[in-house]
Amino acid sequence: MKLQVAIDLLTTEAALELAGQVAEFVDIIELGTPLIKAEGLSVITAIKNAHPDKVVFADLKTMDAGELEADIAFKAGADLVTVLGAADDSTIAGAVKAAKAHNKGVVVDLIGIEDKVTRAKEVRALGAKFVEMHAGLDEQAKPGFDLNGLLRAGAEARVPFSVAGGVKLATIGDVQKAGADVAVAGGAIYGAADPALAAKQLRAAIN
Ligand SMILES: O=C(CO)[C@H](O)[C@H](O)COP(=O)(O)O
Repeated sequence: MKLQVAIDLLTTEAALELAGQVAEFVDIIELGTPLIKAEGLSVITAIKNAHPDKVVFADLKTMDAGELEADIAFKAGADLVTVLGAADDSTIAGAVKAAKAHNKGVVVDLIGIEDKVTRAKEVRALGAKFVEMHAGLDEQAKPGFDLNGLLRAGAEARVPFSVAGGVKLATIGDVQKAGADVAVAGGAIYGAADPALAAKQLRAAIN
C-alpha cells in the first residue's frame, strides 16, 4: 500500500517545507484543495520541481469542465488530479481524456456520495485510475464518525481505491487490511509536532 501525504496548508512556502520534511517517507504528495485555491496552479509546479521523483496529486475536486481543469493542472506538473464522483459522467470522461493526452491519471473523489460502491464501479468504467473513499474534514468532525463505512465500501467495490478521512497511526493498519491501494494522511502528518516522525511512523506501520 502506498502512503499519500495531503498538504492542507495555505502557502507554497509552507507546502515546500512540509514536503521536504516528509518526502522520503511518502509515495504521493497531495496539494490540498485550499492550498491550490490560495496559491493557484503555481504551487503544483513548485512541488513537482522540488520533488520530480514523487507522484504529485492535485486535489482539484473538479465538478465541471473536466477536460479543461485537468489539462491545466497536468500542464502545471500534476501526475494525478481529482474529479468529484458527484460530477456528470461527461465531466469525468473529459478529465480522463486529458489524462490520456498527458499520460497521467484521474482519481475520482467519492466525498458526499451515498452509494460509494455503485459509483466507484461506474467511474472506474469511465477510466478513473482509482477512487478515493473519502470523508472530508467537516464529515470527520461530526460526532460518532469512524472510518469503517469507507473501509467496507472500498472492500466491496472491488476497484482500486484510496482511503482519506483522518487516517492516523491507530487506523492505518485497518486501511491496509481493507485492501486499499493508497492511505491518505493529512492532519496526522501536517498537524503533528514532528511531521517527519509522524510520516516515518505511518510508513513503518504499513511496511
Ligand atoms: O481532501 C481533504 C479534505 O477534503 C483532505 O486532504 C483529506 O481528507 C486528507 O486529510 P485528513 O487526513 O486530515 O482527513
